Order: sequence, then structure tokens, then C-alpha cells
Amino acid sequence: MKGFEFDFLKITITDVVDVVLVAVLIYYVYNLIRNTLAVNLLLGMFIVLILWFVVDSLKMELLSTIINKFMNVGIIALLIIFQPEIRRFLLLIGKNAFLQKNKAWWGYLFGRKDIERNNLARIKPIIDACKSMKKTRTGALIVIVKFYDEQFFANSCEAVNARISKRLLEAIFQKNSPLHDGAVVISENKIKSASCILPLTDNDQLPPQFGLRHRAGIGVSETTDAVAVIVSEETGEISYAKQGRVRMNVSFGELEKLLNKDF
Ligand SMILES: Nc1ncnc2c1ncn2[C@@H]1O[C@H](COP(=O)(O)OP(=O)(O)OP(=O)(O)O)[C@@H](O)[C@H]1O
Repeated sequence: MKGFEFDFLKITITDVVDVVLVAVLIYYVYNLIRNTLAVNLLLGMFIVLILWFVVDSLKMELLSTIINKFMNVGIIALLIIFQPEIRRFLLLIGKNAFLQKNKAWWGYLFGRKDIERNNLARIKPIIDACKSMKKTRTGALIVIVKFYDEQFFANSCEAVNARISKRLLEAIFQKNSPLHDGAVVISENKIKSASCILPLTDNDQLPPQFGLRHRAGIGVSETTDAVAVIVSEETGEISYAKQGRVRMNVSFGELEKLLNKDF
């Protein structure tokens, strides 16, 4: 008994690391699914789990067997249901970790000011294009990805592979342009493709004025590491989608800050 109490109270460094890692994992998972449909799915699964325990402890054989069978395929169902979140999570810990490490080295070697100046040079054409498209009420969807997944984008896009420029972005989204329908995808400092058809979000909590353009921007940010800048054709309002969540009526100052952080 004494041994048990001693064991119970013994906390090793590994235990602390274990708890911290689990806390970090929960934080990341929470951040990934916060305000997305995945929360409802998770809640649904949690309710089924509670029901299973209740039914099992009340020895209700038939219902228990049915839920048991359902739970047996639970892992596969989880993988299918949470495929976008799992994909985003793995991209986050893989690609982002590498990029962040690089950023830190660049910061160390060349100083923060240089990074910010470099970033502004990359971001400025996008912000300038948005300013001009807001004025002319030109609808636009600009998607920025850290990791350009050829397979994901190649099938539904026209390849561009050009330097990011304000005039090119304006020309693409201009109403008479053959490429104006769909999204522009920017990655690795280039306009990689245009006229991309993206997956639409299933989120039913979005404002009613959000049509297909907004839904596509939010949808791609749910399934990939992308952020999307959306210029509304109707209102000229700028929205910013990231991880399935959307910020509406973003000012150009805010847009610069957001892109500086995410690009
Ligand atoms: N799956 C898709 N992927 C990328 N772009 C799309 C997709 N579906 C529609 N679009 C773009 O959205 C445009 C239609 O936008 P719609 O008016 O439905 O959107 P909205 O969100 O209401 O935006 P706006 O405020 O600009 O009207 C299409 O012309 C096309 O360019």
C-alpha cells in the first residue's frame, strides 16, 4: 500500500514532459477545430461514446451490440470524418516547423528588419491589388499557401508561375479575363496558378451574404494550410479566411499585419 502511495505521488521529469506535450496537443487540436464544423462532429462522437457507456452499464444487449459495431469501425470513421483536420495538422507540424526554423535562422543571420522589408516587398503587390479591386468592385479570391500541393491544385487550375505583381493580379480578376473565374494561388513567392476551383465549405453558420467565392476561400483554408483573401464584388469588403474561420471587413492595415504573419 505504502509502495502504491509512493508510486502514486512520484512525478518524474518524463511525466511532466508527457503532460506538457498532451496539453500542447490539445491546444493545437482545439485551435484547429475551433469555430469549425469539426466541433459539432466531435461533440456528436462524444455523445455516442457516453450513450455507449450508459447502454453498456445498463446491460441493454441489443443497443449495446449496435453501438459496439459502430465503435469498432470508429478509428476508420474518425480518419474519414476528420481527414481535412488531420491533413492540416500534419502539414502544420511538418512544413511549418521547417519554415519557422528557417525564419528564426534568417532573423538571426540578417536581422528582423530585413525580413520585414522582404516580407513587405512580397505582400505589397497583393495589398495594392486588393485596394484597387475594392475601388472598382472587382471580385477576387487570392489564396496563399506555404506548401503548394501539386496534386491538390493542378487538376483544377491554370498554371501561371509568374512573379507576384499588382497589375497581373488585377488583369487576372478583371471581368473580361478568361481566368477571372475562380481563385489565384500564390506560393513560394510566385503566382502559381489561376482560375482554380476550390472545395466549398459545408459550414452553415456563415453570414447569408457569403456566396460561392467566400465559401471557396473558407473551404480551402479548412483543408490545407492556406489563407485566403477575398474581395467581395458586391460590397468591395475584404475578408480573410484561415483554418476555416473568417474575419470580415478587414482594413488594409490589418491585412498587412495578417499577411506579414502568415505569408
Ligand atoms: N469552387 C470555387 N472555387 C473558386 N472560386 C469559385 C468557386 N465557386 C465560385 N467561385 C467564384 O465565385 C464567383 C461567384 O461568387 P458569388 O457571387 O457566389 O460569391 P460571393 O461570396 O457572394 O462573393 P461576392 O460578394 O463577390 O458576390 C464565381 O464567379 C467564381 O469566380
